[in-house]
Amino acid sequence: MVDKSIEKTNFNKYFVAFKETLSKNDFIKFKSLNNCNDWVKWIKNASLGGQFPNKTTYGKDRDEAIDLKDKGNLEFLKGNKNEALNFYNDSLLLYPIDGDKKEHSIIRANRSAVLYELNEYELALNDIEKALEIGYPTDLQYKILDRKAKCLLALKKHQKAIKAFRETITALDNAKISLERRQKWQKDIQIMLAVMAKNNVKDEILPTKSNVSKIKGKRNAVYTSASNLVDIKYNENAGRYAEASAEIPCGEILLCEKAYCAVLLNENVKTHCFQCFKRIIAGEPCPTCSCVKFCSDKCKTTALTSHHHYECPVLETLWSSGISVTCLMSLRIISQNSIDFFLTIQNKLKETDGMWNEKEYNSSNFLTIYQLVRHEKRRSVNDLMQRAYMALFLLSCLKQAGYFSTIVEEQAKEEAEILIGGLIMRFLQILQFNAHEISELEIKGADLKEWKSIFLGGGLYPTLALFNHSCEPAIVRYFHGTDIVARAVKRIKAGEMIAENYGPIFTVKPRKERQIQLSQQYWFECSCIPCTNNWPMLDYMDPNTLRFHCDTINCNNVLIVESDNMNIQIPCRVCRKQTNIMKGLKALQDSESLFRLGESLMLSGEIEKALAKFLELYELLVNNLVPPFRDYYLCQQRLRSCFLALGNTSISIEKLKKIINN
Ligand SMILES: C[S@@+](CC[C@H](N)C(=O)[O-])C[C@H]1O[C@@H](n2cnc3c(N)ncnc32)[C@H](O)[C@@H]1O
Repeated sequence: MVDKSIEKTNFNKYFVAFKETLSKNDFIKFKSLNNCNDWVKWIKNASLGGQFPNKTTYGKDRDEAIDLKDKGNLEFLKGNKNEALNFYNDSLLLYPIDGDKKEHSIIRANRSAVLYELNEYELALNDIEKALEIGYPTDLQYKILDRKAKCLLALKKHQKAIKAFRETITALDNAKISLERRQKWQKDIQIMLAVMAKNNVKDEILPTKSNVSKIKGKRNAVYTSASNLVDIKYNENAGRYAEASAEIPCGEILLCEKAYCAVLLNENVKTHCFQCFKRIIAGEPCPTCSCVKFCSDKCKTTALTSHHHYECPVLETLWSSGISVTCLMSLRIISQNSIDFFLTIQNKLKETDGMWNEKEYNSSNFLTIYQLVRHEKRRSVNDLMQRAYMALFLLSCLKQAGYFSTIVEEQAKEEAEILIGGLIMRFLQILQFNAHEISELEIKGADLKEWKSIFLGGGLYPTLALFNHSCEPAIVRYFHGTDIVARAVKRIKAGEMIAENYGPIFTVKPRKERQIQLSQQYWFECSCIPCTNNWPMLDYMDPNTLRFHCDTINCNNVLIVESDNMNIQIPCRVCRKQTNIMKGLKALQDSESLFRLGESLMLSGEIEKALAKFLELYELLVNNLVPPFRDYYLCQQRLRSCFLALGNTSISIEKLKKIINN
């Protein structure tokens, strides 16, 4: 879960300065209020509307773009393909779309050349089409049409390639090259076409392997992002939480959910799509700002028609204020909906405040996320004031971006601003407890210790936000873009809580630290089994003891056996019967080799096969021994790495295989 609170941001200094202007009476007045709209209204008046730093978002710069293109050309000539690509990418980001089309098309065409060299044929084709669309010079078109044909050939789209070769022959008529060169080029293409005709080449459909995780069985009838193995329950102490409706095997996919909103961290905007978080090789720039790019036209259009047209003019103001991703998410929840939408639902919001209606549950519905837990009654005056002040800042950004521009009448505008300010303040509370980190597995090479999960941005997942924590979590989260997948990392008994992982887990953090973190960040006292029984951390688990089940039915005692023990019959101190551990010992003989096999499969990029081995190992361990024990958690760690490798990764598994095989 995301853990950066407002207090830790640079923005806090403005709040501290504002607080110093307040009298004791002001605090008393603020405390006497009891809803977000009133708190924001009060702060707005007390701060005289709020004076916040305001930066102009970086726009386009033609000269700089041309300079970058030239640098790209130099690198390309030197054979530095990746460097050239970076320059062309930056150049396109900076180039004004209303600038000289010819120059623009040349940057696209040059990028297509480097993409072709990097075997990124689809991306190269996209740049070629765009270069042609925006007016690539007629006398040069033969070059990119020829490249287009070669890309299509590489993609085994032979019929289209033939068409593109023919177009190249025609385009050569306009080429400003010597007659001799033109004729030679045309002849080469004719030969190529003749060979293709002779061999009767047919289009091939290259396999596109979809590795997107899906729920296998039925879905929960209400919480449709979850499997029907998941029940959502409620109790006074723990609030809503997830529970297993039947026994869940380790590895089961329990939830696949779209983010209600997802915000990319600004440090990742150069490398990832601002909308879907996919890694970008050659992005589509925002037409207005030079801050963000997208993996495709589809993502660009979605972002622009949804939220980015409001965020684009104020991105620099937002980023330079240093506010956390949860603050940006509060803004996004507003900016991705129109002011008219909020004006229409405002009465419904008032009527349903605090009411959790399962019948109306819908993870893409604003009314659902509006009801997520926020512990407002337990908040201090300082906390509420800080959030109201932050809401005012975010509100000022929306105003600056023209969010309220459709409202003409002053009084109506004022009321709409307070409505939105109040909602932002509410989400600043909600996201403190409910936001998730969206991550990617950074694969650096063939050393598993170097595989790390890195933070790309924050997301809100309405159903997963209903899961409570245990320091021995039952699930692992991974992502396809911004879609989340939660998968069982242990066998979960029917009726057992399906525990989330809020960060501190018992294998790596001592109980005291976990309890402090959970109570400060999530405001509950953890009473999970590892906390209650003070389970040892992984490093303190004795590798020389085995924890066997007592065989007697209904005796839940654990038999602790030293690894050098010579007895096969182990007496139970509780039921006084003997358990023969021979069968268990025999079964466990294979565990070491299964672990090694799983690791070597992982390192050769065979993730699904590795996962199958670790699941086999998990079953073997859990059928014979009782956690907590070291091998069980080492196996879970590898299961986690396999799950993560099935989601967002810094390099594709195909690339990993190539790195390893070279
Ligand atoms: C993401 S929400 C989980 C769903 C929440 N229980 C609800 O009713 O919406 C996080 C909040 O759930 C509660 N919570 C989570 N884990 C808990 C646990 N193990 N015991 C008690 N409360 C817990 C805390 O109030 C925490 O702030």
